[in-house]
Amino acid sequence: MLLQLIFSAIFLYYLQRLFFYLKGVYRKYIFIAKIPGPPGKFLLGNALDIGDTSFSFSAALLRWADEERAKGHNLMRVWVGFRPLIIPLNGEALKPILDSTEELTKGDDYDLFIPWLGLGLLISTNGKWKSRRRMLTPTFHFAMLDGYVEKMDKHSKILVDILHDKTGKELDIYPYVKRCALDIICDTAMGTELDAQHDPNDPYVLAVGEFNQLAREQSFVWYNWIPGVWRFTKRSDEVRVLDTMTGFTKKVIADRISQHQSGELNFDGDVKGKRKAFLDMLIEMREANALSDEDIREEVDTFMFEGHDTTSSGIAWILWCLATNPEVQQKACQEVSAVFGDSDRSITVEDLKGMPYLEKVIKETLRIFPAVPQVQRKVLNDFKNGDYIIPAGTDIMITMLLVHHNSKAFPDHWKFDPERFDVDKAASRHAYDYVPFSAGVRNCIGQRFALYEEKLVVAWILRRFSLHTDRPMLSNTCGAETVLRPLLGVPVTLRSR
Ligand code: HEM
Repeated sequence: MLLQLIFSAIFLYYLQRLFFYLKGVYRKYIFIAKIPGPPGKFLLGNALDIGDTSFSFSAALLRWADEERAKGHNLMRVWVGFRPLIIPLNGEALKPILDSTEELTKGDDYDLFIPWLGLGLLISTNGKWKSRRRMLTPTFHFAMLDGYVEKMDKHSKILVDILHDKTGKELDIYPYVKRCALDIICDTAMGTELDAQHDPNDPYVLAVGEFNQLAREQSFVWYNWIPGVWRFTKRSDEVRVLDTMTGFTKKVIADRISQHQSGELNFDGDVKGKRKAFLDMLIEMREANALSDEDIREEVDTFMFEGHDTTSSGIAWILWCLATNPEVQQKACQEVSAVFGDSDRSITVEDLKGMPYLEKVIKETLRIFPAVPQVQRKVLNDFKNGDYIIPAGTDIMITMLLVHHNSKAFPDHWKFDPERFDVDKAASRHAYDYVPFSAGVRNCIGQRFALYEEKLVVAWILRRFSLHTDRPMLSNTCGAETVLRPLLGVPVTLRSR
């Protein structure tokens, strides 16, 4: 009898939990069903149209966004199986989301990066994020950028010297740019010369490439979503790659700390001709007990990750747009020649504050092909957006790729037209119609660094080479992964100037 009572109580308890769970699901479904979006299939939602590559995913999203905007909608809903994604389609719908500081947190997809980046600036939330952001903002101050630019210049010169032997035949320039960006971030973030450009088989360089490949498989290959599959098939590779990456940064940090302690490195007034790296500032914060060794590791790895994949995708797309738009390339090249002539001198911060046409080329590239194509937020409390309620627990996918292809803000939106960024034209758009670096409190802390790096590397390439291809710009379709990937890479022929 007692046993019967216990079983009945347990049964009722679970029945009640199931009831509340289903009630929550039903409530969520009712709100989401009101949000417009492409019709889905039973159980699968829109998964079949999305396909299993980032390229089919991006193509489907772009098509649906055009259809929904044509019906006058600002917000769209897509079902990936049982998982609804809510997607703002223009600046007006995006603004309340990016400006919110209370109702939203980072989405579930960031969890993929926690084993590598820990709860560093990109992933942390609330109080931890606020204090870290305050602490790290000065590391991107103008005075620091001067030192970073010297390092960018050094590694860009190496890039153009390497490319000098590759002229006259088609090559995919993307991997070269990527290794240059990796050398730049390693030197600026950690004060360490990785020299990936001369040693592409360095274990750290290979591990970064392998991690990106694993992240792609985990996100886009559907059977990896089945609980347990990843753990049994790929987890050991992931652990090996993570060990290589974090092992490398831990060693660099430990060496640098001991150099600080022994007095070998002393940056008061830039002694010994050395420039402070990002890591040196973190070590100074450690000395003031503001950061632990693991805190430093998280932030260094966050900057290593955020600071090279993004800029290399950005530069790759700029080079592609220049090669496929020769008249734009010629104008940019004339501007660069007017600044540097035939000299081989270094590029300085002062130079980077100029070259306004090249800047517009960079902005237009980041519009058509945003290097970070999407970010994610999770709704903590029901969130009103226009006429709709986005229920608590739902993921919002902020897709720069879609927002930037809104023909109301950018007529003829697939046309490459740097003049769109003339000051008077930009002023007539909604401020959030163009958000390559996101906006609001959680915008990109490294955006000035990124724009300097992109301008500097591209200026060096234009000083030395012209870029050619017979293919049209849009033959290279884009895949929205962690960064925006060109299907064909960047296949161009370089000719020496
Ligand atoms: C073209 C290059 C870049 C683009 C397009 C870009 C874009 C973005 C975007 C869209 C975000 C918001 C992420 C989110 O909300 O989840 C972000 C955040 C961030 N970016 Fe960048 N980024 C670039 C380069 C860089 C560089 C060079 C660095 C560092 C050196 C950097 C460091 C960061 C960090 C640490 C965050 C997190 C900021 C926070 O949450 O407070 N980024 N970036």
